[in-house]
Amino acid sequence: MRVAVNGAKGKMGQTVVEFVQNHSSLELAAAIDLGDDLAAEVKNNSADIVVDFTRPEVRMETVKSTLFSGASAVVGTTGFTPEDLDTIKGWIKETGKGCFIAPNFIVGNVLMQQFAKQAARYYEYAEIIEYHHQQKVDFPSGTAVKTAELMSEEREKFNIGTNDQVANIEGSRGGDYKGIKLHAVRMPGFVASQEVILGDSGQYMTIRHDSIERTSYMPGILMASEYIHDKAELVYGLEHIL
Ligand SMILES: NC(=O)C1=CN([C@@H]2O[C@H](COP(=O)(O)OP(=O)(O)OC[C@H]3O[C@@H](n4cnc5c(N)ncnc54)[C@H](O)[C@@H]3O)[C@@H](O)[C@H]2O)C=CC1
Ligand SMILES: O=C(O)C1=N[C@H](C(=O)O)C[C@H](O)C1
Repeated sequence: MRVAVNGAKGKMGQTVVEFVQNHSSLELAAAIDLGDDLAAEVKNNSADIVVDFTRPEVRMETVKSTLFSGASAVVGTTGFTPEDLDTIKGWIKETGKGCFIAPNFIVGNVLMQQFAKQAARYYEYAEIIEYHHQQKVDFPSGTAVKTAELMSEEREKFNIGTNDQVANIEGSRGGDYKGIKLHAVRMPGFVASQEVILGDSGQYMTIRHDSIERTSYMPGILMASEYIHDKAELVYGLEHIL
């Protein structure tokens, strides 16, 4: 499978390039970054797949350019909205090429998300704390948002009983998604970690996953690439192929 990497000079992109170069069933078709012509690189190098780890603000133009250039898209870049996904479904119908988007490509992290979803049925209180390196541009993480979305499928509203009345410092309770509080820690030393804390009368439970090297994402990226390369469909979340 011929793989073009978009965002190839980035933290994730460099890791993907090295992974592709060392994998027996993959060929590096192109290493693309800011200022390069994605469509031309895809066509001139006969890329089957574009693996994208760029920036949230260019996520849609990247997917469109990939699909209309004749390649399938495997996208790790965060920030996709439900409206984005509806638009992408239309592009897939037009091009016959597939798109696989995952807020997190680590199987262990996706299991954490699923565990939190299951637990959400039984706990009325929940907060998510995500921890990333200081260079991360977006907050909270796409993983935290996806986790909150999954948990909210099991319970309409969380933290109804909290008594937040006096804000000594505005914003101290973090972000809010249907009552779930979300907190983003940015600190050198972290790659990507997340805790989901669920509580109820007399107890709390913490579900945590830590990524300490970006190689942890590679098996999931390979799984997604092998799945989507010959399918004209949209997949949002690695859990759908586990
Ligand atoms: N889904 C997942 O499992 C993961 C997702 N991510 C997400 O991937 C994205 C990238 O993360 P990092 O690699 O840490 O960022 P980074 O900033 O290290 O790398 C981004 C790269 O994209 C390039 N770039 C920016 N605009 C571009 C454009 N228009 N065309 C081509 N290249 C462009 C930059 O020059 C840079 O080399 C972020 O949204 C992050 O949240 C990161 C890790 C895992
Ligand atoms: O920017 C990162 O590093 C990561 N971003 C993704 C996210 O926003 O969820 C995935 C992982 O947390 C690493």
